[in-house]
Amino acid sequence: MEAGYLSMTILKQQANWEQLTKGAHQAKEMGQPILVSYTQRIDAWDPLSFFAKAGNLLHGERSFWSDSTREIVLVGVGHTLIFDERDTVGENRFSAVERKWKEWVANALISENGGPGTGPVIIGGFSFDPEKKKTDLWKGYHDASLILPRWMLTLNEHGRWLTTNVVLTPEENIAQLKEQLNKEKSILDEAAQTVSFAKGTPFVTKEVAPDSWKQSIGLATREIQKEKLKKVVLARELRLTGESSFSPEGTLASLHANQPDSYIFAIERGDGCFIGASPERLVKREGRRLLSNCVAGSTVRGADIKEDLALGEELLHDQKNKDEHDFVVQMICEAFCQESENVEVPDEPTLHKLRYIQHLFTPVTGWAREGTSLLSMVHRLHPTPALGGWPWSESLSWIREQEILDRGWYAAPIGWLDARGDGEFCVAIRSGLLRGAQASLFAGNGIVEESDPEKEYEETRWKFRPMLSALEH
Ligand SMILES: C=C(O[C@H]1C=CC=C(C(=O)O)[C@@H]1O)C(=O)O
Ligand SMILES: [Mg+2]
Repeated sequence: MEAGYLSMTILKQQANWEQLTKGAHQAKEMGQPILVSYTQRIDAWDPLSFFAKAGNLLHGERSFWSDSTREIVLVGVGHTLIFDERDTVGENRFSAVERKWKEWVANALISENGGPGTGPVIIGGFSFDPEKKKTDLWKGYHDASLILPRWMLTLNEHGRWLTTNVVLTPEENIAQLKEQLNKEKSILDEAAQTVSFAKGTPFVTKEVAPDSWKQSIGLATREIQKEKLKKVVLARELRLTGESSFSPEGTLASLHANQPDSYIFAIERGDGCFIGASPERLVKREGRRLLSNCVAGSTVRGADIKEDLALGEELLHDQKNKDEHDFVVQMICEAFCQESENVEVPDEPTLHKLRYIQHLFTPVTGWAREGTSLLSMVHRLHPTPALGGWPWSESLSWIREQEILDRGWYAAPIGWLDARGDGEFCVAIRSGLLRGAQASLFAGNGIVEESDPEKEYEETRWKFRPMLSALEH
């Protein structure tokens, strides 16, 4: 366990108000603000309805995150603290967020909680490449932006939980705060009722520069032949215009229902909502245990079982896809060997089948060394060659110069971190940014020497399907 994560005070479950009073005393004694976090069991709250209705309380600050097995679902509303890359001097954005988080956690009062994903949890993500020139498309989405929500609903193996996070200052008026919290809680109680989601708005789709994207594939393969690069991931964008505003709530509900083996996320910043269904874990930490998945190399799903099996078999033996996959396995294994012990990785990939696409899949696990944290692993791994390329910095520079789109948070780490240092990040692919009646969807492919522009173009079409069909819901 990381030093700093342990020093917080864990209180036995007790009346919330007592905890606030204790926190106020502590803030006064220490002469500094104190984070107080308490978790209570909540019955029958539906996370999608909660996300939808909580918009009435605090619009623009909602987060939804579910792992691919639905073991942990988190819905954050409002903000108590914001962690971003500002004030970072001489450190990277991942360690800056971690340092600031540990500082708050060190003096926090935290009620004994309901297991994974409860208690104070920061949730959010990072941009793909802080060095890429920014455009207005991603306004509100910083290079690092994780939020400690005011209210967070957690679903885990032990049940459903509501965590309340507040920061108490030495001057805090506790009576007023209690009143305010009670008011908010009663609005959220209403949010617990199940809602049904309206049909999506009709929309027109514009492909952004598909021909120059295909040309860039040719350019990339020539760079690879010249051995300047070995692999590079090139992405393209679809711009959608709706007849009326797109619905983040309905889109999220549709992704959740129709993409069962994917991470489901929605991160709101002001009037924007970045949303998606990603099949790819970047890294998870449970105590000292670290887990990552290599997901790269793709084919379409078959029309029937026979065709599907044949396509899967072909993928498992296809050299071009195996090459795409191997760069990812090598890089992740190397990072794990440096940062952890007892690394385990199977010799051959298996198949990860999603609704519209199947991938080559290799899990990697290890036991974190002293000093290796979840965010230090995110820093170490991002971007893997499933999103960036190989060699690491050459492929990133190439993307920065050649790709015409602003990736923003697409293909970047999105996830959560708790007060113990546990948490999980996936990579934000199969995703789109919704803003009113405008949406941008993103899909990219690993380009290797044998890549063919038309086939790669076809592959991006499979990758757009989850978001396109969710928007049609
Ligand atoms: C970059 C994306 O997918 C990556 C993940 C799995 C398979 C991939 C591929 O086969 O090209 C990509 O590396 C995307 O969906 O936008
Ligand atoms: Mg591919």
